[in-house]
Amino acid sequence: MPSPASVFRVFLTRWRSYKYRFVPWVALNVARNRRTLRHVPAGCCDKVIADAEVCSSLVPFFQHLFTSDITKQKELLSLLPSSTRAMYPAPDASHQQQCLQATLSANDIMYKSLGFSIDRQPSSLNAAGTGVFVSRGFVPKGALVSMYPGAVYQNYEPIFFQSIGNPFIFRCLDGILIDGNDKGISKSVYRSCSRRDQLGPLKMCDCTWLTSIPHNPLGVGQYVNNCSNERAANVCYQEFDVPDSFPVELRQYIPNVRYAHDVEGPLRCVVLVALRDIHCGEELFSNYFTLVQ
Ligand SMILES: C[S@@+](CC[C@H](N)C(=O)[O-])C[C@H]1O[C@@H](n2cnc3c(N)ncnc32)[C@H](O)[C@@H]1O
Repeated sequence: MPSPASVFRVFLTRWRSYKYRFVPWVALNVARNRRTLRHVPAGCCDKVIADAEVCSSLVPFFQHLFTSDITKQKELLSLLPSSTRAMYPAPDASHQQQCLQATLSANDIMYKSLGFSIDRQPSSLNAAGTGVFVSRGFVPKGALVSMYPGAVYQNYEPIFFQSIGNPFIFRCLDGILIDGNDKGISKSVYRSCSRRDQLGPLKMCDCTWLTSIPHNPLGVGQYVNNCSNERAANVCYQEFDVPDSFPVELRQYIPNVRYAHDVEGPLRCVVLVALRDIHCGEELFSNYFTLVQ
């Protein structure tokens, strides 16, 4: 019969090994969803697709968003090197072209560019609030399907007040936290950090995920619900550090900002990747439980 002290030690070791994605939810529900636990070997980077693939999905899609908004990007374009300007149509394109662009919503552009679009709708699960659905097209296995927006905190930065009653705090495998709450103090913090980092017309992140019509429609990953024993995960989270080479004019579509301005190194993002083909009308389910062994 093991002693209470050894039982406690085992419990403590296992608890510390949880790289819990959403703290309050995991604490309450881990026992009920034991079969859905995701096991990751210690030190493993837990990536389903390579960072280069993430970039090669994001960059052309963001270029489409940028091109469709080219008349509003005139001032920014004028500051860019001529080699970058040459990649986009002139802002004074014909009236006909501008009218065509104005009628396409960001979701239409997503559908044209990626072959699917996603939307927030009431979840198909009882009492699970809002969820994210494939609203048009088809998501092939391995495709980048969404992004987890929010302010990025290093594990030593203060997040106590933002975290009270907040189910949107995502924990990366290395302890970095992303606050994807679009309300209250979290919203104010995000807006204030984004204004701090803006250089004239050059925006370093997207703020519109805080509204009901995001400019980058991928930025709704914080609303993806957890899988269960009955509903298997069809997407998974993956950390992505934005490389220095990422085009500066496209940073305005990244739905993440650093909480502290003086943190060195690349900006942390989290993307959601399809684990299987996902069809139109299906709800996205991720796995909030990751056990690092
Ligand atoms: C990151 S949020 C997801 C968005 C949430 N559905 C909403 O409408 O705000 C996490 C919260 O969603 C709810 N949730 C997520 N998965 C669920 C599930 N499988 N069943 C019931 N509620 C769920 C829980 O309230 C959890 O704290």
